[in-house]
Amino acid sequence: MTAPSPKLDPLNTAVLTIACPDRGGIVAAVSQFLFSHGANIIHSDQHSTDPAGGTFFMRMEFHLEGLDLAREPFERAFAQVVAVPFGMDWRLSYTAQPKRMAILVSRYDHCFLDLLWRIRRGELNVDIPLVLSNHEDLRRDAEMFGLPFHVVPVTRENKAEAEAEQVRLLREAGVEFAVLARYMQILSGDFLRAFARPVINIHHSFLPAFVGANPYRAAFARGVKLIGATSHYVTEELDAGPIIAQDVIPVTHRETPDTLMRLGRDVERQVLARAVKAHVEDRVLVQGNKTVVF
Ligand SMILES: Nc1nc2c(c(=O)[nH]1)N[C@@H](CN(C=O)c1ccc(C(=O)N[C@@H](CCC(=O)O)C(=O)O)cc1)CN2
Repeated sequence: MTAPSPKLDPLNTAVLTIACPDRGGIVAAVSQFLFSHGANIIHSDQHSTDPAGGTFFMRMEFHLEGLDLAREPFERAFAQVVAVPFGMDWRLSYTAQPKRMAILVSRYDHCFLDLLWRIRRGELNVDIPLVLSNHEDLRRDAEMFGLPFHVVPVTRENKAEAEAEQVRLLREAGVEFAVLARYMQILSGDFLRAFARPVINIHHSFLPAFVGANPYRAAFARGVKLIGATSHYVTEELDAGPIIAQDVIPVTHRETPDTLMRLGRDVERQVLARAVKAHVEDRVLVQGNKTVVF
């Protein structure tokens, strides 16, 4: 009669993500290394863009209970034994450390409140050190959830100074990534380079259709039979970053731009939440302007 395995804490896991030139033996080398150090693998996903010489992507989640090394020596050993020989770009994240996520908002509340509700329900393993906005409208909502709310007004004239203040607040708070929850200002390249961390946006159309600020009006004018939403990483080029999640819903000739906006709100919320969850769980790997989402 074997003793039952000790109850494993679902929060005591780590996620290893890897990208490297494809070749034989990668999965064997990684799993052998983890096994040899007492790690109990619970999820493993991999994708090769071209087994004949493309890029190999992998995501492995494992329990830490049986690990024979502390984190730093474990990571050093992995680098020496596996990562360097295989030329890996890799990252280890620990489920017990919630990612620090900032939310940027303007006046729309649906994506913002949806994220806060999901965090309250325990669906997203994040901490929110601050909310940034260019308007006062959502202050009470943020404070109802006990979140610091900073307003930095943005105009064409003060954009550089405003963005510098935004970056200062984000860096000071140790933010690891930011989410634009219908934040309606275009982030400059200077902002993105200074913040130098992932920014996730929700665009209210099924990209690449209808980029820009008013996609529902453009969709109405085009007479579309589907509207959608796209969540993507933000790049300097507007609405052109690597896509993380998308979805669509059917519409008919009876809709108006306003009813399209109302119908669109539900799909925007769901797509953004799906994208944020994938990012938080280290399921998204980026290659160029595309993603692999495990
Ligand atoms: N560098 C980027 N910044 C932003 C992106 C992006 O992809 N790259 N996405 C936008 C969100 N967005 C569409 O989804 C969007 C928001 C705002 C505008 C726009 O033209 N804004 C005007 C000001 C409008 C206002 O003051 O109400 C502007 O910035 O001049 C276009 C698209 C978020 N940022």
